[in-house]
Amino acid sequence: MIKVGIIGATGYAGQELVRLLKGHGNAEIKWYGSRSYIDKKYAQVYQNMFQIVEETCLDDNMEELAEQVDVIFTATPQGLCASMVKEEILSKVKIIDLSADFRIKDVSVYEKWYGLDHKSPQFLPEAVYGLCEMNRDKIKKARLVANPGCYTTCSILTCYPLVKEGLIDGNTLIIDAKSGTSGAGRGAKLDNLFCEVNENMKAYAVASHRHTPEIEEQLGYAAGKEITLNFTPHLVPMNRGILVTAYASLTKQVSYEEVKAVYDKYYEKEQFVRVLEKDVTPQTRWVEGSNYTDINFKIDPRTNRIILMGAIDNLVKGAAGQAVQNMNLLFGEKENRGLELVPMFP
Ligand SMILES: NC(=O)C1=CN([C@@H]2O[C@H](COP(=O)(O)OP(=O)(O)OC[C@H]3O[C@@H](n4cnc5c(N)ncnc54)[C@H](OP(=O)(O)O)[C@@H]3O)[C@@H](O)[C@H]2O)C=CC1
Ligand SMILES: CC(=O)N[C@@H](CCC(=O)OP(=O)(O)O)C(=O)O
Repeated sequence: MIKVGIIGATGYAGQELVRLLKGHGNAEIKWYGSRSYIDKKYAQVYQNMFQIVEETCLDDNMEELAEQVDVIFTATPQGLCASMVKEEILSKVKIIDLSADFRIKDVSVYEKWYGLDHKSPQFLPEAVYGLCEMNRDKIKKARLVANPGCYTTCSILTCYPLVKEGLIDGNTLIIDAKSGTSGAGRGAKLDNLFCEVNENMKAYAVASHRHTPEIEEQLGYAAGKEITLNFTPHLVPMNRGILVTAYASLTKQVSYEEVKAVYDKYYEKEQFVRVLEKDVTPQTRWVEGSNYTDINFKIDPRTNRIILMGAIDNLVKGAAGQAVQNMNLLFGEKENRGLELVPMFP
C-alpha cells in the first residue's frame, strides 16, 4: 500500500484527491491535513465521506508527515509548499504539489506573476512538470512533481502536438478559456457568491492571468523557442469543467487528415486524451468526473487559421486526477490505476 498524506485535504482539490484515492485500491490515506478543521472528523467537513472516512483532520506538519507516509500531496494555496519543503523531507518522501510553486523554472517569472517571494528556489531545477502525457519518463524518477494548473493542462494538451510539429505559429496563439467555479477553490470570496456567478459570464485577469507564463513556458519547450501568447480566462456558472478554444495561424496549408495524423501521432496511445471524431466539438459535460481531455480542431481556410478546442474536468485531469496519475508513475503502478472513471451525466 502506498501511504499518502494530503496537506489541504479540506479544499476542493483535496477532497477530490480523497475521493479518487479511496477508489484506488493500493493507496491508504494516513493524513487528512487542514488548517481550519483540525481535530474535526473529515466526514463532517465532507458528508459524502460519512462511513467511508473515519479519520479526523490533522495540522499541516510536513516534517512529521514525512516520517509516516510515502507521498505527500500539497493541495494548498500558492507559496505554502515552497515554504515547507526541505532537503531532509525530500530525502524521505515524494511530494506532488498541486499549487504553482514548482511549475515555472525561472524564479523571477514566478515571483512577478504570483507576487510572492519563492521560499525554495533551490528545488526548482529538479522539480518535474507533471503533465504525464509529455513528461512520463522524467516523472517516474522525480522526488518533487509540480502538478500542472487546470487551465494550463487543458490549453497545453490541446495545442501541444501542433506547436511541436511546427504546424502553427505559437506567437499567434489566442487561448480563450472558461472555467466552472470550483476552479476558484472553496474559500469564501465575494466574486464567487451564488448571485455573482449564477446567470453571468465574465472574463477576468485579462492579459495578466498567472497561467499565461506556465503555458508559454511549456509550449515554448515544444516549439524549441520562446512563445508569447494571449490567454483570457472566463468564469462561467457551472460547478466543474474547463473549455478551451484556441486560435492560431497555420504555417502552411494543411488538410483535415494531415492535422488529424499529427494529433494521432501524439495521442493515439494516450488513454486520457480523446481526439474526437470530425466536427464533434468537446463539451465539458462529456468529461465531467473523469480524467479525460477531449480535443478537436477545425481548419478555417478563409483566414488560414485553425481553431483548437479542449475540455477537461478542472478537479480531475486539471488537479486531483492528474496528481494520482503522477503518483502512479512515481510508484510504478499502472498509470490508470484509480482513474478509470466513466464521465458522469447529467
Ligand atoms: N480548484 C481547482 O480546480 C484547482 C486547484 N489547484 C490548486 O490546488 C490548490 C488548492 O486549491 P483548491 O482546493 O481549489 O483551494 P481551496 O481554497 O478549496 O482549499 C485550500 C486548502 O488549503 C488549506 N489551506 C489554506 N491555507 C492554508 C495554510 N495557510 N496552511 C495550511 N493549509 C491551508 C485549506 O485548509 P482549510 O480548508 O482547512 O482551511 C484547504 O484545505 C491551489 O494551489 C490551487 O491553485 C490546481 C488545479 C485546479
Ligand atoms: C475559476 C478560477 O478562479 N480559477 C483559478 C485557477 C484554478 C487554479 O486552481 O489554479 P491552478 O491550477 O494554478 O492551481 C484562477 O483563475 O485563479
